[in-house]
Amino acid sequence: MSAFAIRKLSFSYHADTERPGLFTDFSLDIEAQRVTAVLGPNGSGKSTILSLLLGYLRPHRGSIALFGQRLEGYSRTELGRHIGFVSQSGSLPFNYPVLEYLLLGRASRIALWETPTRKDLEAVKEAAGKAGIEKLVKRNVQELSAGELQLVAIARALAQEPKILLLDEPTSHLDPANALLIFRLMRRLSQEGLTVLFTTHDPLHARQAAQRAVLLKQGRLLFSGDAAEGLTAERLNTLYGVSFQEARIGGEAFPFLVL
Ligand SMILES: Nc1ncnc2c1ncn2[C@@H]1O[C@H](COP(=O)(O)OP(=O)(O)OP(=O)(O)O)[C@@H](O)[C@H]1O
Repeated sequence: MSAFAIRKLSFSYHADTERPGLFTDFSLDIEAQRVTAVLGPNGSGKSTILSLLLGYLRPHRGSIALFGQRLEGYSRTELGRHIGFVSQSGSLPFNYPVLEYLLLGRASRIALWETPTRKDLEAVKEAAGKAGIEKLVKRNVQELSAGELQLVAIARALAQEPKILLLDEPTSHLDPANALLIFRLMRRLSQEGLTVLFTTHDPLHARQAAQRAVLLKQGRLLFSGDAAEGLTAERLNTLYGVSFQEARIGGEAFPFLVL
């Protein structure tokens, strides 16, 4: 079953000019309850796809369905309950305490002027535990390192209790141990029924963490399917125009960049 079904989508940031659009007649299915990695060179359209799936950007032609219903049919609050989003990390404008920042993840479940309930606080605590940031909850967000902030942002999205988790380069600032924690978490969440979609520049991370892979080149789909099938040295050579080789570990092939 598809969590997202993109059909014949066209999108351009420059619709009012003659410049060719980023996506033309683009179709893609994101399988539910799986971890999918989206890869492609800089500027190939990965973040734009996430913005389209979140409803932040609208297709100029074609459609996007979420669990079989067109995205426009969902209210902002409904989308907030369905989809958790972790953007590429950046600095935050306010110096929230981490606990309050995590509670922002509950925004679509707390009515205006209501205070968080015990259930909200429990969801935040559980999310902090999953992302391994319990020791950070008393700190302020502007005091955190880039990697700590990335883990906190993941916890905030989990506190939302979404059905789908979209993550834009979620491990770009993480050390190997924390990256592994997030990969394992993504796998476990998919086993628990969540659909996880993340972008990455690291084919090895994609191969290790994801069951499915989507390869994008200049807004075109080079591959969509099983990660082990898609992330071959040959395809990655075509995708990035540099040389990859495969190393066999435990009977499986993993792609490595050749210097
Ligand atoms: N707000 C915008 N206005 C105009 N053009 C944009 C805008 N955002 C992105 N683009 C362009 O759209 C294309 C796709 O950008 P996008 O950010 O989706 O790529 P990406 O694959 O996520 O790149 P990266 O790996 O560098 O993060 C790029 O050519 C980019 O310059």
